[in-house]
Amino acid sequence: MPDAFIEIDHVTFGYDPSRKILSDISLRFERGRVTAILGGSGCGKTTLLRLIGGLVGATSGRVLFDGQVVNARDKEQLLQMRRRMGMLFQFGALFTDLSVYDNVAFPLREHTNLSEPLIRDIVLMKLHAVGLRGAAKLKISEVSGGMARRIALARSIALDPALIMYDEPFAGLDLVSMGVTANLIRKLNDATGATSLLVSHDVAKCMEISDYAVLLAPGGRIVAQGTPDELMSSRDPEVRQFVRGEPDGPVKFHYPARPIAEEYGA
Ligand SMILES: Nc1ncnc2c1ncn2[C@@H]1O[C@H](COP(=O)(O)OP(=O)(O)OP(=O)(O)O)[C@@H](O)[C@H]1O
Repeated sequence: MPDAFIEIDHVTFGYDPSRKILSDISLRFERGRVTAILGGSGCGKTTLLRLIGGLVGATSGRVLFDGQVVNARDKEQLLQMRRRMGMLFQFGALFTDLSVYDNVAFPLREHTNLSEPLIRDIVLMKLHAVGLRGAAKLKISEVSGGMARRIALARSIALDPALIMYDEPFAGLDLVSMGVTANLIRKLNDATGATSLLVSHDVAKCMEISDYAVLLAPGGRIVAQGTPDELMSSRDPEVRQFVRGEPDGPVKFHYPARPIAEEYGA
């Protein structure tokens, strides 16, 4: 059995007890891999990342992080674990009144007792990794959307996380910035020996940089999982519809409705 860094073991979860978002799902995310979590809107991709980060707790089942059960109620344990996680969440805001440098230094100042000269070396190294060492002195209000994403990336790897979770890292980026960000995700994973989870609607970009992909459907049902090649060549109509972006297939374009003739009283 391959070495799972994250294990989702028969997890059920709903924000509201009457509506399950994830229902008895089991998944393993292997160490050192980039895994893409794909699926239509609202099928629970972000929720899965939130469960792994302990931001919400499973109703039943277990989430294991490096062999340890994530317990959303144990604040001390969560703090320890989160130091080993980098989370780049949707709309993960940078501090607009701080410089690029101070944004990346923030987690180091907050979570470590490192001296300022050491923090300086780390910040410059992280900014160098995302190609923005030269932008250290700029204010966030002076940088473009693509640069802001890379700064957030530098900040999320400041503490050398063992797990990096990305939620919609490509949203709102132009094609060039998207390519740069995608390459960085892959490069950072490999250079740091981290494990990466990537939630995105951009199937093509995800397939390019991931080692493995999981496709979810509403209710958190796992439709398919495998290497990008396996998913792209799948004959399952649901998988094909999703990875090829076909407008109609097992997932219908039309929300269920009465026949149109009936609607107009014909
Ligand atoms: N804090 C919350 N409280 C209540 N319901 C929520 C909360 N966050 C998300 N939901 C609901 O849970 C479901 C799954 O949301 P989630 O954000 O995990 O889906 P997703 O697959 O990441 O969607 P998207 O691709 O649109 O970001 C949605 O129906 C959403 O409305």
